[in-house]
This record gives sequence, C-alpha cells and structure tokens, in this order.
Amino acid sequence: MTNQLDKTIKLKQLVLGTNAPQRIIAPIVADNFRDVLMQAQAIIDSPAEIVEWRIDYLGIMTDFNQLVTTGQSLQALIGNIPLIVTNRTSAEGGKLDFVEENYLGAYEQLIEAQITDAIDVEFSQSDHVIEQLKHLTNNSATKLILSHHDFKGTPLKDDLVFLYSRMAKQNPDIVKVAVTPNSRDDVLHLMNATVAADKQIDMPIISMSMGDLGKITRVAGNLFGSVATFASVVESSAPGQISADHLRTAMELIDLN
Ligand SMILES: O=C1C[C@@](O)(C(=O)O)C[C@@H](O)[C@@H]1O
Repeated sequence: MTNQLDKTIKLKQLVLGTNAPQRIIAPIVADNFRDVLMQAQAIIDSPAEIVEWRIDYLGIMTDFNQLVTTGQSLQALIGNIPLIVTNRTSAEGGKLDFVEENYLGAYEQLIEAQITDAIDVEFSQSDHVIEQLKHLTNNSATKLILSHHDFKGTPLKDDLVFLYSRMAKQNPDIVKVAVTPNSRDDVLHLMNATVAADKQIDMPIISMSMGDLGKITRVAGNLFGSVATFASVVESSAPGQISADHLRTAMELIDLN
C-alpha cells in the first residue's frame, strides 16, 4: 500500500498533497487570445494559487503560433503561479469538437515551448493519444493529469474505486475525477471512493462532485483525499464552482486551509 505521506507533487514550487493545504485552481475561460492575460490578471489578484488555461474555449486550434506567443506572455505574467493547460472535449463537457491533429498539436507545441507545468488529458481518449502525450510529458518537465468527467451521474463507490485504479495504471502524475450527483448518496459515493482510492493508488487525486449538491466536496476536499479544488474568478467552467473569494472564506471558516 502507498505511503500517503509521500504522495505529494510539485507544480513549480507549489506542493500538492493531502498533507498540504487544499490548493485553489481557477480557470481562464477566454474565447479569444486578447482576453487571456486580462483573465489571468484577475486570477493573480484572487485567492487562487494555480491557473488553469482552458484552451478549448478558444475554439478549434489552428493558429499554433498565436497559442505559443500568448502562452509565453501568460507564463511571464503569472511568474511563480503554476499553470495547467486543459483542452476539454465536448464529450466531457468542454467546448472542443475533437480533431486528433489539433488536440495533440496544441499540447505538443505548449510542452515543447515549456509553457505549461501540467496538461490535462481525458482518460477516455484513445490509447494512442494517451501514449503520445505520456511520451511528451515523460520527456519534459510537464506533468500529466489524467481526468474523467461525468456530467450525467455518479457511479457507485466500488465502480469509482475501480475507475481510479484503471486511471492510475496509466501512471499519470495526478488523477482527477469530476462527477454529477443526482442524490445525497452520490456525493458520499464520490467522497468514500476518493478516501479508498487515495489509500490504493500512487499519485495524488483531485476529485469533486459537481452541481449544487456537490459543493461541499469543493470546500472540504482535503478531508477525503482531494488535493485541489476548482473555483471561479472571471467565470465558472463547471456547475457548482464557488467563487475563489467565497471558497477561501469557507475553507478558513472550517479551518481547512
Ligand atoms: O476538470 C475540471 C474540473 C471542473 O470540471 C470542475 O468541476 O470544477 C472544471 C474544469 O475547468 C476542470 O478542467
């Protein structure tokens, strides 16, 4: 069994782990390159500690030059704040109509230009896509977050634990699971499964139950083994996201920070 104390990961100098404070991640959801830095500045001025750049909001990526130039300006602006780049497909609640060449190309360019500290790749992608991105991240300083999103429901606890273990077999740096609760029980399934999976798998977990019912999982992730939580600054990127200011206050109130 994994020693939980060793399960930390660093993005830049920031430690993520169940023994560190729950980290707050805020998304840039700009639909044009112009607004990316403006949104980043708002995140810098907020309690968020990590920036997620949702490049799927930009639409199909054909202008890799502008992507890289904007990414370089973004890194320069955020300095020590870690950056995660996410290209979320419509199949998992994002804006991107998947075209393999564009999906891989965007990540490849950003990794090669050393712009991002981590990329988020969906576990549902083909083995071939995951293998290629693993190869790229393994040969760079960029970390791999393997993610799964369910915008309809929540599997039962054992099925979720099994999902976590299958994801962990791909050996990513972080495993992330976001599900949709349709009942109070569903919220507990996510929490219980995360507690169990955290004892079994080798890497840190980020997990959340979305929507209003699941808000508690965004506030108290550290209690059940989730090392980070997503909060909105400019605009939310998923149902149930709390503003970073409110989240920070809530975390302080229950002394989880
Ligand atoms: O995977 C996630 C989690 C998320 O879907 C949420 O529920 O907060 C928000 C997304 O931006 C991020 O990529």
